[in-house]
Amino acid sequence: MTKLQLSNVSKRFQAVQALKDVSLELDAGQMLAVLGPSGCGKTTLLRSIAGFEFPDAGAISVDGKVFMNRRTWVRPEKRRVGYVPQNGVLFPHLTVAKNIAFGLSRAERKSSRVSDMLALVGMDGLGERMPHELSGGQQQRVALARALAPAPSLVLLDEPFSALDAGLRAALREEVRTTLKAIGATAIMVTHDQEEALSMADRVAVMRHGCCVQVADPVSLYKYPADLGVARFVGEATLLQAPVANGCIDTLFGRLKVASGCPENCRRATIMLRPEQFVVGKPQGQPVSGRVLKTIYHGHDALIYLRADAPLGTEDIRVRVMGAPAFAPGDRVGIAVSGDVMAYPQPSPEDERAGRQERAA
Ligand SMILES: Nc1ncnc2c1ncn2[C@@H]1O[C@H](COP(=O)(O)OP(=O)(O)OP(=O)(O)O)[C@@H](O)[C@H]1O
Repeated sequence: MTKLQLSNVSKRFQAVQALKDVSLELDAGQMLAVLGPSGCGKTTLLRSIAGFEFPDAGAISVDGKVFMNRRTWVRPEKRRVGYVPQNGVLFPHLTVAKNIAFGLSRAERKSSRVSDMLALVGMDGLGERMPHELSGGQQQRVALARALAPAPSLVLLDEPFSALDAGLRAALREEVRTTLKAIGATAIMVTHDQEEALSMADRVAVMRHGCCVQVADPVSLYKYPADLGVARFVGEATLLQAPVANGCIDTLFGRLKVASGCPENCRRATIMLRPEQFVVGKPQGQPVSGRVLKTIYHGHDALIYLRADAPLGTEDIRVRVMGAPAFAPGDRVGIAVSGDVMAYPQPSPEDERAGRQERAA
């Protein structure tokens, strides 16, 4: 069932077009991550859904109930939307329990709701603490509990983990995801961290200059980005220039098939390869040979930077391998490619000029 529907929502602040014709749909119980660079309109989108911003145009409805359109405007407090602003922000003069009880009716305060919420976010017994007596992660959990306490129909989280260190961030991500799934909440989370978006969400919306440029499940978004900007934003990408003919490109790696949906024929195309698509081994018998420039170890995997001996019409190649890299800088290796590749027509100089003018506007 469609939970949230946005149609052509636009919002301008003086000269800045913060949202431009944003359309989105989200099913009940799903989590949508809104991903994009700073200033692309993520918070404005969330605030528009919560009712803290008044869009200039478009329509927003939840569970089929119109929140806003040309004729209707539902006040924020009537929307039953739980909002966790950036960095949580608790009321500093209230205990944890009173923070959580803040938006509840008198009857709800007398019920077990507050202690249920404390248990839900793993903070049993800490209701009488003051916010300054909590760690950053605990404060975020209380902010989440406060947003969930009135049983909202939709939960909005604005960069909920941005103030936390890497370890706590990873742990809390998992806890929040589990908590939201446990109560079947529909949620939207703003982030500018692609790993966070891909690992937590059922669907990801990528925004750029106020526009929603792609909405997809994490796997499709990573494998089949709508354009080169999205490709580079959601992960490492190696690019080559090559013509596409009959759905294939001929490269030093051999004949590669372009993914479905890409142009079958295109004289000037940019080909995008993910680090997982390269296979590195001994130089013998491989279509392309090269030299290891450097390796970056991430614990669970590693990135190897390679330079091919023959010019490939590309920058240095980045290859992802599981665990520690078996190669060191200076080693000679063979490089092959597996799987379909994405091909994007290169914009003509006129297209690029038009794009620049549109962004400036
Ligand atoms: N109240 C406001 N008045 C004027 N301009 C605003 C206002 N709120 C947002 N903007 C502008 O609208 C654009 C989108 O802002 P928004 O906060 O939605 O971006 P964001 O993607 O959430 O950024 P960040 O990741 O840095 O939080 C920015 O250019 C911002 O400066």
